[in-house]
Amino acid sequence: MPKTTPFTKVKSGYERTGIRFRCSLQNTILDVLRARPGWTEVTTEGGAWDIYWADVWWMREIFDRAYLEDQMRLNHFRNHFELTRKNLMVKNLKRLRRSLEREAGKAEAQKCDFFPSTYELPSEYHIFVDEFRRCPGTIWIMKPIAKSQGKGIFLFRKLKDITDWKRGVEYQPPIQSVGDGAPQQIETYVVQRYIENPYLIGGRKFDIRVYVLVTSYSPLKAWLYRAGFARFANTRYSLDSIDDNYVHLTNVAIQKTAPDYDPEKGCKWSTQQLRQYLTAKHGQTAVKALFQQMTNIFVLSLQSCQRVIINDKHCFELYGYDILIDSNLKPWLIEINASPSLTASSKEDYELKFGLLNDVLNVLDLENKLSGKEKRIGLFDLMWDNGPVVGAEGKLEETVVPYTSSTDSMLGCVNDRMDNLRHTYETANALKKVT
Ligand SMILES: Nc1ncnc2c1ncn2[C@@H]1O[C@H](COP(=O)(O)OP(=O)(O)OP(=O)(O)O)[C@@H](O)[C@H]1O
Repeated sequence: MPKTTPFTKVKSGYERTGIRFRCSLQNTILDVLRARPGWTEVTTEGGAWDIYWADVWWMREIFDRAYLEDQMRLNHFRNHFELTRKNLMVKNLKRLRRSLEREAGKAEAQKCDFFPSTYELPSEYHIFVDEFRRCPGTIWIMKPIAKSQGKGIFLFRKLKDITDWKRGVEYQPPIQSVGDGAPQQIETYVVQRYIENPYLIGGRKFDIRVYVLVTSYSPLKAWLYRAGFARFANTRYSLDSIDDNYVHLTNVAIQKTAPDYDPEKGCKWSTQQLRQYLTAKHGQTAVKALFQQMTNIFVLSLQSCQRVIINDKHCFELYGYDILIDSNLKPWLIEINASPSLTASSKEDYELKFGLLNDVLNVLDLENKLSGKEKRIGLFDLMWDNGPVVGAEGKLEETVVPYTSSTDSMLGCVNDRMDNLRHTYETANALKKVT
């Protein structure tokens, strides 16, 4: 019998019972942990636990001096920021692209061309200025590396538009930020080529949130969740108003402050609804290729930091990928979040996040119920298991996910605000043909 207790003998062997959990967050994850049959919450500081849904502060301050018993599981890797800090993600991706080019040639390296040209500021300011001058008329987007929810982001066309920022950096002494634990200076930004031709639905820009679970970096083992959602901007897209965040930034935190935002509708579609729409407009082959390219992004980005991340058998990570599709149906990686929002914005959102987190716990299998050979657990598909998993590619677009009520209500969300009625009518008709 395994050493750790308590275990209960069942037909198939031994199942662990009486799992003890701790949780730093007060949102859906706490509900999910509390709903697990037989699991008990540990609230006392220093109390023994089997799984801890910790915040990044705990990882930075406590992890290094914590003694972890074999069975204990934690929801972050120690240096998770290697993939989830905007500047470090790009650094790791650029390194992977260079090494692919060296070892396998240009064509192979081109597989990494899924992130827009990006430079870290102020350290790469001069390289950026060279690139800026090479591409006159291009729009760029400035993003502070340690902030989220669209805070501090702005678009610009002229170098003089960032002189205020530049002046601030020149006169500010380097300060070590607490942030998420990676060393940094407070004013570090990334400047990135703005994707000027996003795919529009109902004249609105959107991005897609996809969940990927990593249970090991060495060897790499990653699971792709079938359900996700698209987040729409509230205002019609135009390049005339590059200062308008409601047009250009699709973060819910920004959009929900729009004067005509409707919290009931929330302007989210499930990935499944998006797939139906795209299939109606472009056909199955094109949409399949799009979702396969997205799988490629997930795998290559994880591989880019595989050697850098401190692998630890106690740790797992649930990533929230933000993907933007352009008008040529090419997916772009915008960002990867280590702490994707688990706070629900509507009933459907709650159901999605509850199911997602419950499936994360099922994959982790603290109860010792699974054989370890499963390729599908709940809505998670094993995407990479020290190599590609046969049949895993493109799963994201294949499954019907019971997320929101109907295709009609999905169209309602965006169409309510559409001015172009002819386009709406054609879209609805096309959808009827495929549903
Ligand atoms: N290169 C880009 N081209 C076009 N749009 C972009 C680009 N980068 C960011 N955006 C838009 O800005 C939004 C915010 O960007 P990003 O996700 O990088 O910032 P954030 O503040 O860290 O957001 P989050 O709250 O998701 O962490 C994106 O959702 C997207 O709509």
